[in-house]
Amino acid sequence: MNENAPMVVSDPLAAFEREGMVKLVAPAKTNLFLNIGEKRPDGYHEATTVMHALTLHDVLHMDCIAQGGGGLQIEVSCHAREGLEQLSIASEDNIVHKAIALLACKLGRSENELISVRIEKHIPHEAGLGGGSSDAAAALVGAAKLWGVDADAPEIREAACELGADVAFFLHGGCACLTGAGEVFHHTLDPMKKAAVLVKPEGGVSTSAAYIAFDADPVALDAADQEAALAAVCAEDVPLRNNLAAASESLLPGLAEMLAWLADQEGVEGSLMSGSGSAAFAVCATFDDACRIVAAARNRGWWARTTAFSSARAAVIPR
Ligand SMILES: C[C@](O)(CO)[C@H](O)COP(=O)(O)OP(=O)(O)OC[C@H]1O[C@@H](n2ccc(N)nc2=O)[C@H](O)[C@@H]1O
Ligand SMILES: Nc1ncnc2c1ncn2[C@@H]1O[C@H](COP(=O)(O)OP(=O)(O)OP(=O)(O)O)[C@@H](O)[C@H]1O
Repeated sequence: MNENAPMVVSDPLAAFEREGMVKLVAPAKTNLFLNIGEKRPDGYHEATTVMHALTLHDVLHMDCIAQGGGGLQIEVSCHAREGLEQLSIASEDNIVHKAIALLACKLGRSENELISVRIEKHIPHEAGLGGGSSDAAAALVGAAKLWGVDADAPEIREAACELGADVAFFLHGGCACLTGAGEVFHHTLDPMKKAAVLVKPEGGVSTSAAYIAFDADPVALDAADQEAALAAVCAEDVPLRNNLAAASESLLPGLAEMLAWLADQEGVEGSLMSGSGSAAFAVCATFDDACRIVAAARNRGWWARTTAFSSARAAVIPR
């Protein structure tokens, strides 16, 4: 090797990282199976779901800087990548901000410090891909690391369950069947080793609006599908079903057309709306099929990209 050759920095941000900073991966998810049931007295609905992590992910950079006073301060900035629309929300409205504050409270932490977080967004929002929930799970893991708290501390899981129905899944990742409101682990499944496509029309669906539309016109799934999801050992055995799809279709004109188009593409082995939408995924026979479908979807003006099913979870990326 030539010792005089210029050093190649593969990650341009690495040059700006301080010693002690933490970098995290926050994967997207999709729901292979989603069966929404009765509305409970706490306002949440019973749900049985099989979630699968995807290789598509956000990246979080977290730092802890000692301060002279003022207790805990949190600063979150969000940077849209890959042509995504900028998420224009205040730092304190970001679920990452809420996650760090909640964990500090649960741990009884009162140091004077600034937790600074920079989120690189690759996961579209209001897409049913769990971007905010995954960022929140990664922020819990990252704050624990910065504070020297054990990654298995019960406060992390407690905080995840309080932040939202999907957050706990991202602490586990891979493929898992969940019950309760979607936060209670039922069992782990062997992940799927297949290429996939994600497609999203213009516009998103608010999760709470989808649940309200569902209550106005509920859809029931077959008991046999529910049993199959609860018994499935491999992700490939799970019946692709989502009884929230009709509700989301009623909220976003063009969504039903996009779902029908995706199901009809050559090389698609199965497809479904993801969570509460508005994105959908298709399991593809080959990566070439996935690339061709992405190109065709983009020609129609939709956001689209290839991805793969993954066994990842929200986690620190080793330096
Ligand atoms: C559609 C899914 O993404 C499927 O994984 C989840 O069910 C939604 O999970 P999430 O985005 O983490 O949702 P949360 O942030 O906890 O809740 C947003 C809103 O969705 C509704 N909600 C959510 C989950 C659930 N089991 N029942 C509900 O009724 C509630 O009105 C809640 O106020
Ligand atoms: N870090 C974050 N990333 C994305 N959205 C966030 C974040 N923090 C707060 N939000 C708010 O939450 C809303 C929905 O977030 P998110 O992208 O997780 O929803 P979703 O795609 O419907 O996912 P889910 O599958 O969990 O329902 C956004 O429109 C935004 O206002």
